[in-house]
Amino acid sequence: MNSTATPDTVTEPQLAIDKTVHCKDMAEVRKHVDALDDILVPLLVERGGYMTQAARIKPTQGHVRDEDRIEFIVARVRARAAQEGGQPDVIEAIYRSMMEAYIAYEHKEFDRLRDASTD
Ligand SMILES: C=C(O[C@@H]1C=C(C(=O)O)C=C[C@H]1O)C(=O)O
Repeated sequence: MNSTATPDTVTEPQLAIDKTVHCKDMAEVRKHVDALDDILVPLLVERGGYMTQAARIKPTQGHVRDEDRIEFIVARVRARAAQEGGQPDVIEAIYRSMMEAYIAYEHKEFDRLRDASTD
């Protein structure tokens, strides 16, 4: 520590561009984006599985959308994005849109699970 109580080594977050491999053309950029999507999609599918579980556990359709939980997630992922050297506003937009899609899916899953149980 120095006299102003600032840590001697302040670790700045790595910038998004510093996480990438330098590309010479768009084909290379797209190859890397496709490779990342191959990681992201299975994770999003797995996340969707928890929406099915939420649909099973929640007592009514009125419980599917939970505004407090949405705002908690947004605050959490914004902080995480900043920590990673990313853009909190971009991550927030992605998350809000993703959660809307999952809420619609959860509504459908809620009905599907209950319809099936009356067969
Ligand atoms: C899964 C839930 O249901 C909804 C879906 C959310 C999500 O995609 O993370 C968040 C809040 C809810 O409106 C939940 O309540 O946690």
